Amino acid sequence: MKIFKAKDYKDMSRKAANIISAQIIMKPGCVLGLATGSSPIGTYQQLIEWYEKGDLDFAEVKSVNLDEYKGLSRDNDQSYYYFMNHNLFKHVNINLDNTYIPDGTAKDSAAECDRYNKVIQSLGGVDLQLLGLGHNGHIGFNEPGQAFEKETHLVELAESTIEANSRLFENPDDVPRYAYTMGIKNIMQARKIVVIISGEEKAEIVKEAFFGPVTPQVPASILQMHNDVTIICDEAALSKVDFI
Ligand SMILES: O=P(O)(O)OC[C@H]1O[C@](O)(CO)[C@@H](O)[C@@H]1O
Repeated sequence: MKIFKAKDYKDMSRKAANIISAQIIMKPGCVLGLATGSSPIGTYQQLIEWYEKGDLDFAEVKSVNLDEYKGLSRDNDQSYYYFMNHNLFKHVNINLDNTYIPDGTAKDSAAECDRYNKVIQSLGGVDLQLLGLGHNGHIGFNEPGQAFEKETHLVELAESTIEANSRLFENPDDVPRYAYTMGIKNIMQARKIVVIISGEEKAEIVKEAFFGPVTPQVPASILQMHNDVTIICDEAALSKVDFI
């Protein structure tokens, strides 16, 4: 596990974008595991900037997203499909046929989870997985207490997650209660993992997840067992860890 201290959100985003760029340059047809939320927006903006300058080419890149709210369609502006399109895909030359996100409108949840696992397999697995960290230690939407060995599944969101994400919805009651998420097993099978974390409100969970015991109560703690994890925190997110 490598931990880098970034000055601030912008510096964190730049460092993460550099690692993703290197991945695309080294393997133009790589499979990127992508995340949503506030954490990766700056990283995507940096990638777009480098693409616009002609320094990056997404023509052969494939992507699989971590998660999607159950019940939201692609054109709902709170869906993660909409987020990815708005924050990255429509700004670069990625082929949308090579981008994958769970289908929030699927009628049969079990079949959708099975389909999504097969998508990941058919792509040959994820080369680089980008992750944010939830306030309660979730990665993707793997909430505290769930088994580490799960693959893509439907999850009932924790109250704290619903509350944290309600900032993005007009009405807190609109936040979906269920979501599809890649499981910890899928995440741990990625060949390389980059975690980006910003802000003082994440400082406590950073300490617990990466310097505490490995436990399903703190899903991100399992990342300590992966052999290629890079964690990029800004100074505020690292403020409770005094030895870095
Ligand atoms: O980056 P944020 O908005 O703090 O969210 C943390 C994590 O929680 C989620 O929103 C739930 O999947 C992730 O997309 C994100 O990485």
